[in-house]
Amino acid sequence: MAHAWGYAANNGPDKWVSNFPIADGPRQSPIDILPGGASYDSGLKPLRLKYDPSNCLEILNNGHSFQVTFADDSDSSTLKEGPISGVYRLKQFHFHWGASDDKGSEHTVAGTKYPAELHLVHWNTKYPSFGEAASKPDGLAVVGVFLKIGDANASLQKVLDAFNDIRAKGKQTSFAGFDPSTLLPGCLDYWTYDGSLTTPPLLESVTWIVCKEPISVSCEQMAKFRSLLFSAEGEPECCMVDNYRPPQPLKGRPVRASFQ
Ligand SMILES: Clc1ccc(Cc2nnn[n-]2)cc1
Ligand SMILES: [Zn+2]
Repeated sequence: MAHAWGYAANNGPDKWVSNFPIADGPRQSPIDILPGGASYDSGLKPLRLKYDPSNCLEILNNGHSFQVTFADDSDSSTLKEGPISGVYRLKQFHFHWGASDDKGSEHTVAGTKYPAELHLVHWNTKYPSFGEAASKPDGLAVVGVFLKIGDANASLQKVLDAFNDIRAKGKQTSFAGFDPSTLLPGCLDYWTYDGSLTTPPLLESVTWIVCKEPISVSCEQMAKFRSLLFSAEGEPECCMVDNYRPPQPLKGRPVRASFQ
């Protein structure tokens, strides 16, 4: 594949295996979550999330999604407990979404697709850096939150209001003082399983924590997501939509539920 990976017919998820053979690996993500197939584990602890808004640095269009990046040089924005051991630091959050409201999430629930999915990416501080952690089987923990069409989301709107400065690939702007816990659902019941990054390099280093309860997003807010571009300034404009990988084979992995 001469050109970089993407989500188009010529470089999308079905093509990634040629440059990233782990795409056919034993613990790939996302998956279709079957609530009836998940086993309740009373040993699973509640998620312990503590985020410091002063760690929020910038917002960036990376050509695949947009991400909000956090200072991760201290334990001030962390994920603890839940299915993990130790302390994981928040590195960034980003989203995946569709061209229309009937698709866009990466994980699905008994085949149901949501219009978008939020990913909060954390790395295990037993390793010296995100880069080191990303290559370890217990290196990363990603909290996934589904977005469902409903009322406008005031917290999400703060993120969308920055989009005019990052419309094209490679654009970034400062983004300070945002508290990502305002993007979490009221109930933090979750499913958890061992998986991978959902974009190349598709590393099998992610403990997935997918919240059962979605957060709301309005149709107008979804239209704002779709106003971003995959393309850089000066290139033919290509709308940033359908930046999601479809569900991958479970290959016998257990999916546990923190709730009954
Ligand atoms: Cl650092 C990084 C690399 C890949 C992705 C893509 C992704 N993997 N799992 N969910 N999203 C997110 C952050
Ligand atoms: Zn993601």
